[in-house]
Amino acid sequence: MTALGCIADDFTGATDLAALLARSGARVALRIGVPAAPATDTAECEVVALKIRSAPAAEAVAQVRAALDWLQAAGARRCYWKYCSTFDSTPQGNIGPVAEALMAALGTDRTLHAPSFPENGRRVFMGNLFVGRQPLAESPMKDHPLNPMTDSDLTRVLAAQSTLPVGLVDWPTVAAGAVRAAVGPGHWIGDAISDGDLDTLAEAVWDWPLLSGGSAFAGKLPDRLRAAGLLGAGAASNRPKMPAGRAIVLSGSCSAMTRQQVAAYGAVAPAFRIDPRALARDGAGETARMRDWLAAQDHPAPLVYATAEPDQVRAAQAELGTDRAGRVVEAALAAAARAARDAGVARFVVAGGETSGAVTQALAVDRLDIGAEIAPGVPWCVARDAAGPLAVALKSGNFGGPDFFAEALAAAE
Ligand SMILES: Nc1ncnc2c1ncn2[C@@H]1O[C@H](COP(=O)(O)OP(=O)(O)OP(=O)(O)O)[C@@H](O)[C@H]1O
Ligand SMILES: O=C(O)[C@@H](O)C(=O)CO
Repeated sequence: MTALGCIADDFTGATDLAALLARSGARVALRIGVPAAPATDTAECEVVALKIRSAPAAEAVAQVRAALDWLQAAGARRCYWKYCSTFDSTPQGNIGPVAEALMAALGTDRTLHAPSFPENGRRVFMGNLFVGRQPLAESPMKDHPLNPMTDSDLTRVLAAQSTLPVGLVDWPTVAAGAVRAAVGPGHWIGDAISDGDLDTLAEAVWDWPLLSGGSAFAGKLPDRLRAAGLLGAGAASNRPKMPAGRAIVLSGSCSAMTRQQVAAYGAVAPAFRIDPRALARDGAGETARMRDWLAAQDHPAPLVYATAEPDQVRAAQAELGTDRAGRVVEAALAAAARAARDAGVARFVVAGGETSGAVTQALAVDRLDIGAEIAPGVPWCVARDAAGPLAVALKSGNFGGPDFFAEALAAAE
């Protein structure tokens, strides 16, 4: 019986969430998309990974409703709406509309949003999100290819896309432990600059039918659900066994951290750069060139990347349009993943949420079991296809340190 049903707006976000839930020893399963089959063999925490971060609100809401139906059929009475710890969204974005649709479906009039992930440098103070020391709108997120973040004040960002009022549980209120008395109907942004603040928020609202935000806040729920008798005893024994075999690193993230990671790994492993403009001119030819290159590599883990500097991304987008530039890159990286799997590759390290969505769909896996965490929020996950087990590590754009790719490969041994 599932105690906590979670819906994530992208695939790296879903594995991040699953990793933080699994830290508690809870049994966690991750579904890629809404399963077609009714819920059987379910875990106590189920995560449905969607690919809706950039989807129009109506489309996102429809997919989320389907996911909630599946989770409720699995027994879930509580829901967690997971989006990015950098609140990736636009004024037309779907974080607010999805939260409101979930509130209606769950019969509640309120939710608390806590995107903070202090372990990864994301903190909310007085409603403003900081990435490391920088306000969100001055951080590298201002150059995001799909949803550049231009306002650090989350109450404003959320209000622009919501119909219900948006309030703030400010840090003095959190520090005073006065959260429960401060909240009522509507959306609430919860300040949290430390893990302890997230604990305080969770202690006050863990029993609400709908909570929202990043993985770190969700990670505070299993122990409280367990104390209320809603989760079984925690056990570290559910880690899946890593499959042996060759690897590939696929990067479509253009985040500041991924750019460093690609540079570091490209210096020690063979690397193939894909270029959206060349792909748009001759997709079949470029993809064939990439496949030939891959087939010629005898390195245990080559790199294929589209990762580029902001000015190069802007130039490609100006020529092709943002959507098309993203789509041709995603299609090429998906083709690389498929070619690698067909050639027997068993381990896939993927950088970028949209990219991870494209790659996992190309690999046609529908369930991931959550293994060891490589870096905070990035676990190895084990799946199965007709050829046997395979492992994927889906890295959010800004997660991990500069040597993440080599560390992931080492952690797989
Ligand atoms: N050189 C490029 N020019 C234009 N678009 C690109 C280029 N390289 C990658 N892209 C596109 O940019 C988008 C990057 O989004 P993705 O979600 O994969 O990474 P991210 O936003 O850094 O990761 P996360 O969502 O986990 O933070 C993808 O759609 C990708 O196809
Ligand atoms: O919350 C985060 O930062 C990540 O899980 C994510 O969603 C990036 O795609």
